[in-house]
Amino acid sequence: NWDTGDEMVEKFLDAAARGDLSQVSTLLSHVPSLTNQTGYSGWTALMLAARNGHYHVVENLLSHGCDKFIVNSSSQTAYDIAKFWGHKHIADLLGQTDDGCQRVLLGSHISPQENYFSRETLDRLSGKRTDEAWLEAKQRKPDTVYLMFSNLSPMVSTPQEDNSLCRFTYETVKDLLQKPATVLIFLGGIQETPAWFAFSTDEDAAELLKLCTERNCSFPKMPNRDLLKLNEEEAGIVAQARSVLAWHSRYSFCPTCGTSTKPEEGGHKRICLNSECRSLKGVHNTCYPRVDPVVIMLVIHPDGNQCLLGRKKIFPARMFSCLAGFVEPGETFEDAVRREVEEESGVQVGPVQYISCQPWPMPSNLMIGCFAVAISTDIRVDENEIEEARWFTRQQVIDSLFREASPAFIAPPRQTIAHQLIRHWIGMNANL
Ligand SMILES: NC(=O)C1=CN([C@@H]2O[C@H](COP(=O)(O)OP(=O)(O)OC[C@H]3O[C@@H](n4cnc5c(N)ncnc54)[C@H](OP(=O)(O)O)[C@@H]3O)[C@@H](O)[C@H]2O)C=CC1
Ligand SMILES: [Mg+2]
Ligand SMILES: [Mg+2]
Ligand SMILES: [Mg+2]
Ligand SMILES: [Zn+2]
Repeated sequence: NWDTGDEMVEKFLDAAARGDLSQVSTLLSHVPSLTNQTGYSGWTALMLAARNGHYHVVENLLSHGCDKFIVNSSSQTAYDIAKFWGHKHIADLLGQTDDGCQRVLLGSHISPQENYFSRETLDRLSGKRTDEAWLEAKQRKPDTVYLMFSNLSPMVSTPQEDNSLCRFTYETVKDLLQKPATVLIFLGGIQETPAWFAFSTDEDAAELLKLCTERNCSFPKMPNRDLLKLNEEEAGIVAQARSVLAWHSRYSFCPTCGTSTKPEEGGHKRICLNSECRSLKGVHNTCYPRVDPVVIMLVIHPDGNQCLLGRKKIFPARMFSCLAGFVEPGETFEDAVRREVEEESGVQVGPVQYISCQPWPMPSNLMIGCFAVAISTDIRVDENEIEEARWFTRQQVIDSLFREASPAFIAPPRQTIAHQLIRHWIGMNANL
């Protein structure tokens, strides 16, 4: 009977809005299907209780398993509402879960250093790079750690699902260090001891693997996938080591005069062997490891409730991600965001806001993460770079991040800043 049903829902929502805990729980125990019923403008009991600051009602509703990701007709979740009305204890409660949602819902608290690859695990001790005697003495110390790279991949052991870096001692690797093709770089240390080095070698990989005592060792073949399986500390070390070693592998000759170059300063510089070379006078950026700035942006629809995501042909099926592009000379981050978005999607962008950045050692990008607000919405993709671009609603994005059942698209993995930007946006109450 519809009338009774409607009346019951109204009574239930009213009790939640007034904070009448005993009526809410009585109604729920008789009619559990009331839990996620909505009333005016798509408000659930949870939203009404959150709006009016009724902590115990919120707690009770959550314990009955009500869905906190439902959005009302203005695309607000109960969390958005609690936060907007200043009920911080309720927002905290709604953000609390053991399923990893907390960081998402409290998205505005995600700090830049939370991006994968961005942890500064070691003190770089850059002042020691020019102290050759100190470096040499450190190299021979028994507690010094060596990481081995072949073809720009570090040797890792894979005890379970995750990868962990294989660590070598001087005794084990000293012969390899003598080979002419080996490049050694000083990474830094933890409170000066032990010191950490990384080196690349072109010796036979199968032979190298025999040097390790760990089980299931390998040099991963797909850095884009396999390097994402390290813990945060080791990922931070690899971000530095891989970029610098990749630079050495590509810059054997002086870009100014073509003469051979050699590593200096613990591998953080290369100098030209031609004493007449211009690169030896003044500041020359051919001498130092390169970092390529790339802007990556979540473009938000002018209505505040949709975001623009694109897919490249090489992406796994149904995956969509943030647009990105290299910063060009003489360009600000903001201009690069506007140019790349327009080039790739035809959408025009107004305000741009920096959010956080991520070193991306494939081989040496620095991803500059931004939000950007669109001022036009028609999409016209550049088919060379992007296969498809689309506006996705907040609800579609929430479904993709948190719900298993057939979402509209698949989000990039959590280790990417693209994923973090998308989560960060979901955690904001942009339309309030
Ligand atoms: N961590 C993350 O979340 C993400 C990281 N990324 C990384 O960002 C990088 C850039 O994104 P992408 O969209 O491809 O960039 P762009 O949109 O700028 O397009 C890439 C094209 O730019 C050219 N290019 C290569 N290097 C440079 C450079 N140093 N300066 C200017 N142009 C260059 C290349 O052309 P040509 O073919 O002629 O060499 C390449 O095909 C990718 O390499 C990817 O690894 C991207 C998305 C997500
Ligand atoms: Mg581009
Ligand atoms: Mg691009
Ligand atoms: Mg470009
Ligand atoms: Zn030179």
